Amino acid sequence: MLINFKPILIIIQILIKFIIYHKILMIILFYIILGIIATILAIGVYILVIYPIIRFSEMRRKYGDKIKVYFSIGKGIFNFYQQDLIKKNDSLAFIRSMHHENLKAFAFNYGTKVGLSFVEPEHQRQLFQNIHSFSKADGPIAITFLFGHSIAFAPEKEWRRQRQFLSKSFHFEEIKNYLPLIKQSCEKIVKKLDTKLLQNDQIEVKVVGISQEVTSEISYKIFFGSASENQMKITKKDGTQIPISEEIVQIIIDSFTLLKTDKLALIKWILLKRNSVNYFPTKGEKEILIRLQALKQVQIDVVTKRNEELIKDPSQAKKNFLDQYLIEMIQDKNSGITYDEIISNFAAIYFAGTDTSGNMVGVALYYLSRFPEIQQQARAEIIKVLSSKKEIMKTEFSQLEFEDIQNLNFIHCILKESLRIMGPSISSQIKQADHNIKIGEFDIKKGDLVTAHYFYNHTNPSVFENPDDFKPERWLDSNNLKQQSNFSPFSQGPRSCIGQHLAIIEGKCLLASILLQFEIIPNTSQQVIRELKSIYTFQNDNLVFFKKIKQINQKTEMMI
Ligand code: HEM
Repeated sequence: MLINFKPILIIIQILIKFIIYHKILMIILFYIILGIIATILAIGVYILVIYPIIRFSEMRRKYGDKIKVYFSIGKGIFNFYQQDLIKKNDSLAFIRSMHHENLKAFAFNYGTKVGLSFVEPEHQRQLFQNIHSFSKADGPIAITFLFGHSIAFAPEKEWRRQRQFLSKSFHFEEIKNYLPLIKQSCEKIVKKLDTKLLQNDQIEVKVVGISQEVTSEISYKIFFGSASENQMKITKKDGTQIPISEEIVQIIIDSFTLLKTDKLALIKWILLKRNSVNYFPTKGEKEILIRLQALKQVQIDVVTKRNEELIKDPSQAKKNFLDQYLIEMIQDKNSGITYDEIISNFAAIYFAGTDTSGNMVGVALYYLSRFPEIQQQARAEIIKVLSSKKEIMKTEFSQLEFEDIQNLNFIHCILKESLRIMGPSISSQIKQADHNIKIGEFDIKKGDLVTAHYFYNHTNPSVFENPDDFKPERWLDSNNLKQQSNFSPFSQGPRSCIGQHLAIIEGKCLLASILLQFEIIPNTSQQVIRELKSIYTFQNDNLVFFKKIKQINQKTEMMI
């Protein structure tokens, strides 16, 4: 039998050609992929390493010892903060010990950008005066969603209108109207602590925790007032309910965590920033979006209901931010105010005002426990202010009036010293230059980052003698201009903190209410760790004990 091998040979030939051809294709494909990876790596190395190094060596040549460079791939100066936290229990230890006369700015990198953090007050002033040449960098989704329409993120024209409107409510004289609710919140926490002290001689207290409990309630109430007597609640997946303020904080934390754990979300965010969730949203992004929508809906319902009530009877309007917004909307159809703006400003004011003010009081409580003589002097001041009243119950906190608060001068010095030694905001928010600009002798290129470093100045020994010592009395001399010009815990210029008077009044009231009732004793068993998180604060804040002061009159005699 004759077998025809030809077709078989042809098939084998075709197969071999196919394999060879595809192998070549595979090889070509392999080199293309390799090329792409190498290009991406090269671009990555260039923008993350070579570009910052070139820019820093240029800066060194130009500015010499006027700058100090903090370079670390990706996270820049933030890596230095992290290292000092681990090594020295204080994220800012290296800043405390690096002052020198000529230094004008830190040069730092962050991601693919380089930037300057100014320390010289004159440069900081120029920066704040030109603040609208710089725009705020995008944060994770929750930041844009929650604060996007607020005063904190609005573009210049929009910001001007919002700032003008909100300034009325934050005016010193206007804050008078909020005093009853500020006092109410202070009395509530004192009562809570008092109850705990019925069973114990002394109790361990979280200095920042209890202060933030009070400032959180105040921020909520000044905004929503009686529109929602009890805090609005969000129902979680497991059926439990939490206040909206807690959910705001939690979503922000979760959306930062998402960028660390979800690589696709991170890459999309780097490339597309605020638009990243609009393309191929990941499971994590979808979950956060659903929570953000739910949070918004709860607030929209309350705002809509209140708006309907006020349309029917505007005379019902109370002194709170929500009613002020709605009345303006009702009376001026061209006001430009929207529900989105109202809700966004609640989130911004809540977020900007709660942790910061609570931390200021927490730091004060910690230092008052360490320095009993300062504590006594502060207590004596309150008792003296209250004693000038005619009422029989003269040393009751409830007697404190707005005018008395202005007379609590030493307590004001304590708060200023707390903001100096460990203020919650160590620098202004990092911003990006919209065009080339000069700040003093420094050339800023379009796209560069800028910030003002307050903490460097607050701990500068040539301005504040023995800067690591807690000395409220340094603030008694209001003519010390060098101190004043180097002190900016609330920032400066047109975009400085709108809530600064409110923060000081909250702080004075809370300290007064606590000092009248409790002796503050240090908890020496707890290690003090100062960490830079979203604010500069204590890592573990159970740093004091409270002990009830038994006899107020006895105390008066003892103190004055
Ligand atoms: C001790 C307490 C506080 C500190 C240290 C503090 C600090 C600051 C700083 C440094 C800025 C400027 C941020 C930037 O660089 O852009 C700022 C802005 C702001 N703060 Fe405060 N703050 C405090 C309390 C408050 C309170 C109680 C509120 C409101 C209830 C508030 C609301 C705001 C708002 C809305 C802005 C943005 C202003 C604008 O962009 O025009 N802050 N704060």
